[in-house]
Amino acid sequence: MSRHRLVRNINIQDELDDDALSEEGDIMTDEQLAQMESGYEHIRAVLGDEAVSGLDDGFIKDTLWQFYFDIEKSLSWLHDEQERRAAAKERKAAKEREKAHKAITQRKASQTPSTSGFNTPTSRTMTPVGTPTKASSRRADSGAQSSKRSGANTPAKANSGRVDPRLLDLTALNLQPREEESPRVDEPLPRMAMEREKLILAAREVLEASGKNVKRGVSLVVIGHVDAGKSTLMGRLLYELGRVDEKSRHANERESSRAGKSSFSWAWELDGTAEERERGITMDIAMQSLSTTHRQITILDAPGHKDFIPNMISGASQADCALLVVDATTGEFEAGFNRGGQTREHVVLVRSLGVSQVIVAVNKLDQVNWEQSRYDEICEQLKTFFGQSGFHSSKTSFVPVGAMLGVNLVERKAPESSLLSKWYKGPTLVDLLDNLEPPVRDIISPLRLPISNVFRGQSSGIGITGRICGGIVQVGERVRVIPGDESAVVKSIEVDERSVTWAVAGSNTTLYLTAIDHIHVNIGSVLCPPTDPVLLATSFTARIIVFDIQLPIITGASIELFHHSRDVPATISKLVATLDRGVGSVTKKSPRVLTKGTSAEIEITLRGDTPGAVARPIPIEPFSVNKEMGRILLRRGGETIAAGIVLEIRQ
Ligand SMILES: Nc1nc2c(ncn2[C@@H]2O[C@H](COP(=O)(O)OP(=O)(O)OP(=O)(O)O)[C@@H](O)[C@H]2O)c(=O)[nH]1
Repeated sequence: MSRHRLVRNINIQDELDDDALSEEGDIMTDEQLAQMESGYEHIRAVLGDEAVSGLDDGFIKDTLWQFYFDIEKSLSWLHDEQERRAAAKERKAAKEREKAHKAITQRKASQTPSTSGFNTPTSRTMTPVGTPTKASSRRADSGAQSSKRSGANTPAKANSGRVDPRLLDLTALNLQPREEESPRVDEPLPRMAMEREKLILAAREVLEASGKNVKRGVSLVVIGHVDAGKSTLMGRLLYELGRVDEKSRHANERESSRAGKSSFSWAWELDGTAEERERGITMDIAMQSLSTTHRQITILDAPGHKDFIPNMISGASQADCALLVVDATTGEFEAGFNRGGQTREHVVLVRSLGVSQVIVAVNKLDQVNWEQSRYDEICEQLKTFFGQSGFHSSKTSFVPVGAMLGVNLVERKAPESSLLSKWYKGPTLVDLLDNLEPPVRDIISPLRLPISNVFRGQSSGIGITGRICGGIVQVGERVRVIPGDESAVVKSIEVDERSVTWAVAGSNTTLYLTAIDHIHVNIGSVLCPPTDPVLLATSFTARIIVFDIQLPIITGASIELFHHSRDVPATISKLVATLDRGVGSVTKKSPRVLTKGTSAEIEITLRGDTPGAVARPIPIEPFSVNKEMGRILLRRGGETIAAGIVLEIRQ
C-alpha cells in the first residue's frame, strides 16, 4: 500500500548517522581546498557571519564537503538547518513553559484540597515526550534515542570520504538524484486530453453522481489527545476492511512484540518511521485511503502530541471532515478534555479551518467494562463543547468503539462485542463514515493546489502531494509554481493510490511534475494556472477570533502565521477594530488590546526568517475569493492564539 508522509520533521541526521566516519582519511587536494575556500566565502556572503546566521565555520565547511562543494545544495541544506534549529528552540521554550506551568499547577493543587481525583491528569498523559514514562512500552527508548542524536547535527562523512547524497532519502532537502535535476529534453511532454469546458462537465458529472454507482470522495482528518488510540483505530479499521493483508499484520505483530511494544502493533500500520515506533507516538501526518459502500475516503492520521500541532494543522487544512477519537478510560478522557488537553484544542482548530462535520469515536470502552453510563457522560460533555465551538448538532455523531479489539468498527459480531451489544443498537463507525457528506467543490475557480509534501519521484519526475483548494488539474497541463517564475508540466496524477487523468477541488492528490528543476518546488508553494497566478503577500488584513489566551494581544505582537503547510514569522502590525461576533459590526476602533473571545480586524505583516532579513511573500488569497486559501491560524509560544480569514491583501 503506498503511503506518503509529510517531511517537515525529517532530520537528515537520522539518514546520515549510519555513515558517519572519523575525520581521519578526509584529506583534501589543493583543488578541493580552493573550492572549499570560495564556496565558504560565497555562503558567508549569503548567510552572514556566525552571529547572524547561527552557523559556525566548521558546520558550513562540513556541509560543503558533504555536497561536493555544490553551493546551491549546501545553501539549501543550511537554510533548512536554520529553520530546524529555530523550530527546536521554539519546542524547547514551549517545554520550559509547560514545565513551569506544571510546577505552578502542582503547587496550586497541593495547596487546594481536591474534591475528587476524577479530573486529575495522569502522569502518563502529562509527561513530555522524551522522558521515561509510566507506560512500560515507552520506558527507556526515548532517552536512548535522544542521546544518540545529541550534538550530532552535522552532515556526516562517509566511508570512502563522503556520503553520496544521491544514495540517501533527502526528501526534506528537496534534493533529487542528479540525473533528474534538469528537465529531460528528450522526453516528450504529456499532452492534455480534454478542453477545459469538457473537463468541467466531466467533473460535474462525477461530483453530482449521487445514487449512481460512483463513490463520492471525502477526506477525513483523525484527531484527538495523545494516546487516545487514533493510529490503533485506523490500523485496525484498515485491517477489518481488507486494506491490510495478513502478512503485514503478522509482520507488525512480530516486530512490535520484538521491540517490546506489542500494544502498538495496529498503530504500526500508520506510524511507519523508526522514531515514531520507538517513541510510540505519531509525529507526522500519515495518509491512507479506504472505501465504504458509498464513499471513497482519504484518511489523514494526525499526531496527538502538542509538540506536533503544526503537523496536525497541516493535516486538518487538507480535510473535509474529522474523526475525533477520545479515550474513555477513567481520568484519560478528562486529561484530554481539560484546559491544555488536545481534545479541546484539536476540535477548535479543525472548526477554525473550515471543518464542520465530526464523528466522535469513544474508544477504549473495554477499559471501563463497556459501561453505557461512561459513554453517555462523555457524549454529553462533548455535545456541549461542540455547541460552544460552532458545530451544528446535526453535523456531529457519536459511536462507542474498542479499537484494539475491533469492536463496532465494521460490525459487532465478535464475542468481545457482547457487552456493548446489550445497550447499543446504533450504527457502526463504518456506517457513519459511509454517511459523511462531501462539501460543495469549487471547480470553476482557477487551480489552487498548496503543496504539503515534496518527494523523490524516481523515474516519474518530482512528486508533490496536496489538496486541491479550487479548480481542476489534468495530465499534460502546465502549472505555475508560486512563489517564483517557474512552471512545470503535470506528468501524472494519483488520487487515493489510483492513477487518474484529472482531479478536482477537494481531492487529496499526488502529482508528478516534469520540465522543472526540483529547487523550484517547495512545501508551502501553490500550483496555479500560468494565466491566473495566486497573489503573493507580505501584509494583509484579517478578521480573527481570539482563543482562550492568558496574555492579551497588543500591536507589535510577534506571532507565527500558519497557512496550509507553511508557517512564517509575522507581526500583528495594527489592531484595526474589535467587532461584534454575531453581526460583524465595529464595536471599537483602534483597540489597545485584544482579550480572549474577542472578534477583531487586524493587520498582519510578515517578518524575515532572521532579525533584519526581508520578509518572503507567501501565496494567499482573501477568503471572499477562495475560502480554503483564505484561512489562517495565529500561534505564539507554542499556543494557538487565534484563527481567522484573510480580508484584503495590502502588499
Ligand atoms: N485497552 C485498549 N487500549 C487501546 C485501545 N486502542 C488503543 N489502545 C492503546 O492505546 C495506546 C495508544 O494508542 P495509539 O494508537 O498509538 O494512540 P494515538 O492516539 O494514535 O497516539 P498519538 O498519535 O501519538 O497521539 C496503545 O498502547 C494502544 O494499544 C483500545 O481499544 N483498548
